[in-house]
Amino acid sequence: MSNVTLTRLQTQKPAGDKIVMLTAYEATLARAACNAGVEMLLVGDSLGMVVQGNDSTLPVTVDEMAYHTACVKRGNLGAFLLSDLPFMAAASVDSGLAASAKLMRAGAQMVKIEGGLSLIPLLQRLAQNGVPVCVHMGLTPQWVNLFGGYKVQGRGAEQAQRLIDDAKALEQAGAAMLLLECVPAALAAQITKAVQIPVIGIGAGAATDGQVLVIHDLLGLTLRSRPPKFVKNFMAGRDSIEAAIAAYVQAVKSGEFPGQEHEFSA
Ligand SMILES: Nc1nc(=O)c2c([nH]1)NC[C@@H]1CN(c3ccc(C(=O)N[C@@H](CCC(=O)O)C(=O)O)cc3)CN21
Ligand SMILES: CC(C)C(=O)C(=O)O
Ligand SMILES: [Mg+2]
Repeated sequence: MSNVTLTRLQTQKPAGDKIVMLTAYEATLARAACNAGVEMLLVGDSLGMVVQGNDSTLPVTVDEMAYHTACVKRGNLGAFLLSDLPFMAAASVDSGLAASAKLMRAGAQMVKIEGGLSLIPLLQRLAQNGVPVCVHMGLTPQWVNLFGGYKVQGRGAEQAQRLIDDAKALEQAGAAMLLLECVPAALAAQITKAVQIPVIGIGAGAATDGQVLVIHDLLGLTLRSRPPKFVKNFMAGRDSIEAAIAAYVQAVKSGEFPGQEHEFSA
């Protein structure tokens, strides 16, 4: 299996030991990430932006996710592999099950799905069939057209309480992990305390059980004029991709990344 075992993921939060996750879309960089100490590889639908050059993740298909998952699987050396269900794949329980089956057959060990309470029926069916699920909450990029941009979520008491309640209910329904994107750091800390399952953060402050970044961001590569606030270029001052990824691993493990300059306030 993997260095990060499902047992560890499901039974306990890591004791002071932050989980380090990084996106991967192909074999060679997946191997570099493993060599640098990354514990979990995410085949993110962000590939629609950084690999395909779209301005959102919406064009990505299940077959494309399965193709990149298979590529990453071949380069993987013991990291825990999870893949995103792309836009609309979870629109019905049946389509969510079919898409998850494709990703798991391609090599994923867990699927990540954007959403909230409405995912519970799908979540339960997946768990009953041996598929661990990570629920991606907060800024869910597949909702960009409803949000009106990539904006911080969970600001204001009502929105914050709803995220806390949803996180607890999703844990209760069988979610194996949560991912919080672009929420105030204090809210992410509250949610992380409120559940037993691991919580991974991106733009969610330092208190979550682990961190994730898009590999291109870590390497200082961007198609946009300005990278998101939560991004740090770990390539700066280093002379290899592997050294940059290793610096990210080290910075997450030591608690040095993310810093206050990378987080959002309520
Ligand atoms: N390269 C890359 N990195 C990512 O982290 C990423 C992708 N692509 N594609 C899919 C989504 C889109 N993401 C994004 C994109 C932009 C912001 C952004 O610019 N956010 C503003 C916050 C605005 C506010 O204050 O509400 C920022 O200043 O960081 C955030 C997440 C995260 N994901
Ligand atoms: C940014 C992470 C969390 C993601 O969902 C992706 O890369 O698609
Ligand atoms: Mg994604």
